[in-house]
Amino acid sequence: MFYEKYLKMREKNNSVLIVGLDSDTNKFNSKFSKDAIGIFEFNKYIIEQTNEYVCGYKPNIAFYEKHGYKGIQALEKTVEYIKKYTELPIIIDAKRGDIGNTAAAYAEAFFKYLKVDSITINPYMGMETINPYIELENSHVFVLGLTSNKGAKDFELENDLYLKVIKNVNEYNKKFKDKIGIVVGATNDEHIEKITKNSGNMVYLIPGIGAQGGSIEKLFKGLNGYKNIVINSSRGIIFSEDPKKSAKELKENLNKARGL
Ligand SMILES: O=c1ccn([C@@H]2O[C@H](COP(=O)(O)O)[C@@H](O)[C@H]2O)c(=O)[nH]1
Repeated sequence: MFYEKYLKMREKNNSVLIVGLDSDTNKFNSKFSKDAIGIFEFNKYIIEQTNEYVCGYKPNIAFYEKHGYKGIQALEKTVEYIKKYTELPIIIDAKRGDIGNTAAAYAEAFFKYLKVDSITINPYMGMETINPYIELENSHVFVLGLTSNKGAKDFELENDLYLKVIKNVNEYNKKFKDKIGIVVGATNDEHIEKITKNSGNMVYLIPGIGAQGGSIEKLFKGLNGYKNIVINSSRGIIFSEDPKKSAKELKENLNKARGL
């Protein structure tokens, strides 16, 4: 179960950092081939360098699907590797969202075949599209709440739509016992305090720190002591000169902000 695994690894590694395996071959240096084989070798290197500083990994499926079936094989091998050598939870950033039977097929792909711990989903088509995921055993989803991109203002912020989503999802989470979390963009820090008042104890998956310019200080001001968080950084770590040093530094900066 994602929630238990997350709590365990947050404690064990004393970290709320999650590294995004957005393994874009265009950004690889000459040590790694720009194909599916290179993706797995790159991920292995990043996992070896960073696993003691994180509470999980988040591969974004786009960077694997882009390479066709071989890319998916690289994702499978990455998932196997993380599971074999660590106890860290794996969230696939897939942003799925569809009617019941289609959602059920996606759910099987991620939780029965790939056997990951959580995936991201898009709630635009309504609450019933969430059911096929959370009805499965050992499943968990992060529902897009208030995203980190500029476009969040187009629909999500309009009439506080994001809050409506978060309130509904929180009711579901109570019924489905911690199988749901929400995505909350660090770049939208001015709305975070309001979110904490409507989200129960759901885990927040927080992207937007690092490459997207979100501020750790403003984020934690908004969080105002809220503890169930995982903070993602992808490009800022995996494509830095020294991923181990970057992960360690970010973990320590986040811990300072957590008051540890
Ligand atoms: O609101 C959202 C939801 C998801 N993402 C994803 O998170 C990472 C961010 O990568 P960085 O390199 O740290 O910017 C990426 O996979 C996005 O698709 C997001 O940024 N915002």
